Amino acid sequence: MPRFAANLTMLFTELPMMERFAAAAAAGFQGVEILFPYDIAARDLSRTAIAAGLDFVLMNTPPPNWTGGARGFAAELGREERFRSDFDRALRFASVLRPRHIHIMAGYAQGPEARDTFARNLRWAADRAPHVGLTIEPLNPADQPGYFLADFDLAAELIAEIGAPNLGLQFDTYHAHRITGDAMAVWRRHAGITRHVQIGGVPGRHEPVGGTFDFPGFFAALDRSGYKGWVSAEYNPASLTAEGLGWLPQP
Ligand SMILES: O=C(O)C(=O)[C@@H](O)CO
Ligand SMILES: [Mg+2]
Repeated sequence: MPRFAANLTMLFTELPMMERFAAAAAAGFQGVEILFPYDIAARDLSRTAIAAGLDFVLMNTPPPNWTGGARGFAAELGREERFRSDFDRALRFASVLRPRHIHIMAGYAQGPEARDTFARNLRWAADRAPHVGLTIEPLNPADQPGYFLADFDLAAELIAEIGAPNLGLQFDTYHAHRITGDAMAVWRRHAGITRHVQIGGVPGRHEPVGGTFDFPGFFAALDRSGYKGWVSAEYNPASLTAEGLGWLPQP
């Protein structure tokens, strides 16, 4: 069975952020991720994760917080300086939090110039932080209109083209389903380059149960594929988080 992490930006939001760690550990998660941890001192987050016995699995490049700001700038021509200073800020956080991955967010741009800019910035970031795992994640255009990376094949093409050992795919069942209608087919096609998995129910983004996707079958497929990464629960709980955790296999 894979190792499961709780996305504390979306789960346990009934509690203040610092109390979500202990709640996640008590529920049986072994790790946590926070999309934009920049509002809180990295040292405090790190201490709290360690005290709860949790690994810190993933964070995103800025924007500064979940409620405000664009989802990154990496594909935006003319915003290279902003991208680079944001990335360095993420690295400063990461030097304390030690996440397994930093998700580099593409931002809002289209066309060949955006593709070139994204590739250039990814190459720069992979060279700048060769010991940090970096991911890119296609987001569905209904939720993120205009977001550059909305295509798994394009993500795979970029990862192959850049060829950096520390750059891989972030596969999210919810986005894969919304983009293609067949998340399992996306997984089969791109399992080999996937470094981080996020799960959310399809077609809604609630608990990973029922719906049109076989989650237990997917977890078994992850094991068969030799996937060694984390599986993070990234969804909007239908009611209180703890009440919807029947899907979470207990170690
Ligand atoms: O929306 C998602 O899915 C994510 O994983 C976020 O990192 C995007 O902001
Ligand atoms: Mg995701």
